[in-house]
Amino acid sequence: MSDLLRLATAGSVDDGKSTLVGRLLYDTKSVLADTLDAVHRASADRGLATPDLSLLVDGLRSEREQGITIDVAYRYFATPKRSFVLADTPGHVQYTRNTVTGASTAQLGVLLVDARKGVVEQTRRHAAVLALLGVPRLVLAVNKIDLVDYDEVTFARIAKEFTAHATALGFVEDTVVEIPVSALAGDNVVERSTNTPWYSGPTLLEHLETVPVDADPHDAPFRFPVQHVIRPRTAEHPDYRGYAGQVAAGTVRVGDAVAVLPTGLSSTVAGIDTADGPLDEAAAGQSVTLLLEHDLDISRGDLVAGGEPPRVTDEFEATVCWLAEKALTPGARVLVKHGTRTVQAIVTELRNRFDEQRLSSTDSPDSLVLNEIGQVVVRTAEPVPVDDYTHNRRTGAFLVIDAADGSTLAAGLVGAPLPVLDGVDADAGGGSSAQTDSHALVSPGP
Ligand SMILES: Nc1nc2c(ncn2[C@@H]2O[C@H](COP(=O)(O)OP(=O)(O)OP(=O)(O)O)[C@@H](O)[C@H]2O)c(=O)[nH]1
Repeated sequence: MSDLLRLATAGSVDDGKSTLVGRLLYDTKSVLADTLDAVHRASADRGLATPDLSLLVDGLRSEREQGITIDVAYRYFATPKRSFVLADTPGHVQYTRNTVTGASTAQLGVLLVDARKGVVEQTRRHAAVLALLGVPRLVLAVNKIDLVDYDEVTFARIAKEFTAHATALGFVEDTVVEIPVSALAGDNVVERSTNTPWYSGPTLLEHLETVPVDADPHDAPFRFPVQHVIRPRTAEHPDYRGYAGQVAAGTVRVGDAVAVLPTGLSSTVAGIDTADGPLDEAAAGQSVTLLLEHDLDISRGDLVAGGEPPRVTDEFEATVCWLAEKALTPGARVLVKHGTRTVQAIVTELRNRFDEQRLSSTDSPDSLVLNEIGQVVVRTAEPVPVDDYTHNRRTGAFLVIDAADGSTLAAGLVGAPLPVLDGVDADAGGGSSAQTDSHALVSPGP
């Protein structure tokens, strides 16, 4: 069993996400004593009888929100069974953008609903975005169960409705779990609750500790976007030339054959340097400097790749999640940021627009507006090495940037990982064709 799980949370404003994350940190004793003292003091100052655990999360968040474009905080906590990296995304208006950013590497998504409201529009949208991003597993935390008097019938109704929606999106049955919780009171978050005797499933933490973890990015082919070329030209090292960057996917060892893209030149890894000394091997997430045997013409933005190489192309299909106030129309001139390379591009075609409420799509729409998801064709001014998102969630993703002001317009996924869902009735839980078509979306990939 893997000892690390990457998870992302999503919920509408006030569903209790901060309280739930705070409760997880608190009950797993992942909070420093001085932070906890501050929370106790602030809660007492506000006249609260119990500590407001959302302060553990929101207290930090307000500082981060100022002037930061894409706002995702990664929190780390651990139990004796497993470590967790939680992408914590605020639930305000820009929810889709934050969800996309936070969830693109997650192995499990925790969606929250308020038990009084049940499955709402944003729940459906979040589930669709998580499916699109290839997040293989979902938990629906039916929160504030205390406010519906721990009612079994209410929980069962919400769970049934959510399962139907998730199934229509292509999630297979045992990858979706619903849990009745009260983040405020602590019911079924870490400790099993005596208030829900009718619930026999795991608590949220028990589930997180035992759920199978699907393919790790370390298993994918090696991908290394070059951030800087290091050429000190000192008397001591007159010939040193290293390529600095972060391993985006896979693993590299000294002696491995690699290709440099888009040029297609090939070489062999002669060394892996770090600030702490040389390594024999480096894996996804590590920042290193690669040394190659041949003196090649490599610059920032190039990709060093091992294994099955990515395709080098100046035109590709993609699914985009549009994140800007101004609409996307065919012919839009934009910048595409992929790895460490930014290129000029045109969105030549809008193929369709996905309606995640009705699980249907519209062909050849005139535009995509804020938070809409659709398939497009992108033509770049120069060839770029791209992986399909379904094969590599890291190197298959890109950002669309406004050429005029540098703001983020969209998150893009190379390939067309959007299910063909036309004709599926969301309430009916989806037809078999939709399940087959979209199944690839939620498979763990290579
Ligand atoms: N009764 C009850 N109240 C809860 C529960 N969970 C959260 N709340 C309350 O609901 C309100 C919203 O909780 P937050 O944790 O701030 O909600 P949020 O979803 O994180 O909101 P944002 O961070 O603003 O997106 C607060 O007043 C919480 O105390 C619960 O399980 N039961």
